[in-house]
Amino acid sequence: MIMKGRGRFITLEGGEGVGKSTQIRALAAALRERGLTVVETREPGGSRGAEAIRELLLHSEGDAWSPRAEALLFAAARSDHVSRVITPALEAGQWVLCDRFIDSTRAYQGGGSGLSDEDIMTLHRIGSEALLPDRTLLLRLDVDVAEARRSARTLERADRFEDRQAAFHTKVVAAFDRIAEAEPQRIRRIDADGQPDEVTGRLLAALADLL
Ligand SMILES: Nc1ncnc2c1ncn2[C@@H]1O[C@H](COP(=O)(O)OP(=O)(O)O)[C@@H](O)[C@H]1O
Ligand SMILES: Cc1cn([C@H]2C[C@H](O)[C@@H](COP(=O)(O)OP(=O)(O)O)O2)c(=O)[nH]c1=O
Repeated sequence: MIMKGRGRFITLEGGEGVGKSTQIRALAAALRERGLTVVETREPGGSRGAEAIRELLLHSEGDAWSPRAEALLFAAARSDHVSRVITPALEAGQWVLCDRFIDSTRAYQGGGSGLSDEDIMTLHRIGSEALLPDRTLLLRLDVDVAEARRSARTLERADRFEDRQAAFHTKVVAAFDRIAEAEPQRIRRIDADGQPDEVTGRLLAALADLL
């Protein structure tokens, strides 16, 4: 019997409104055209339990959670998502494309809210056996362009994170850059400006060695 290899785990990261959801869809379509089986998922959420935690995280009133409680909730949601969705798909030889993962916790709860990277990675080890993506694509976009894109989608509910001040988001973006600098093999920085299909082309180029 021919054994199917393990699938690839790819994450998209970046600040709000940089085009992650748009690009996940386009990238999944491009990979399916190459004959791959692709699972599209997102965090927080992606499994039933994790989606329930997502509601608590994103739509509770005001300062409902301290930064530490928040980090634990993200870790709990991720644990359920990894064990019920991500790992089984990878073991079945599928590609998993995930909109946000551990680097978002490192950037938002670490860079933004001040938790140490060591503590965040400890939670990740306990919750998800320290699973890391095979490749992380960090979408980078000028904050003003991202803001303009976001304000164009007026019908959506703003969540607790989008409501935070510009200073918080500046710290998040800086943290993403620091994380990417420290792990150049796993994390590739991608210019998210331009037409969606140009951006998709850049993402595919950054996966070429895995295809
Ligand atoms: N390359 C692009 N150029 C212009 N607008 C874009 C581009 N990619 C996405 N958008 C629009 O910007 C908004 C935010 O994109 P989205 O994919 O939801 O970002 P994210 O998931 O990172 O928050 C959406 O309204 C989307 O249609
Ligand atoms: C996964 C994750 C998300 N977040 C935040 C980032 C986003 O503001 C929010 C997720 O909301 P979402 O609606 O998915 O935002 P976006 O469209 O920008 O991806 O949760 C964290 O703070 N930590 C995390 O670990």
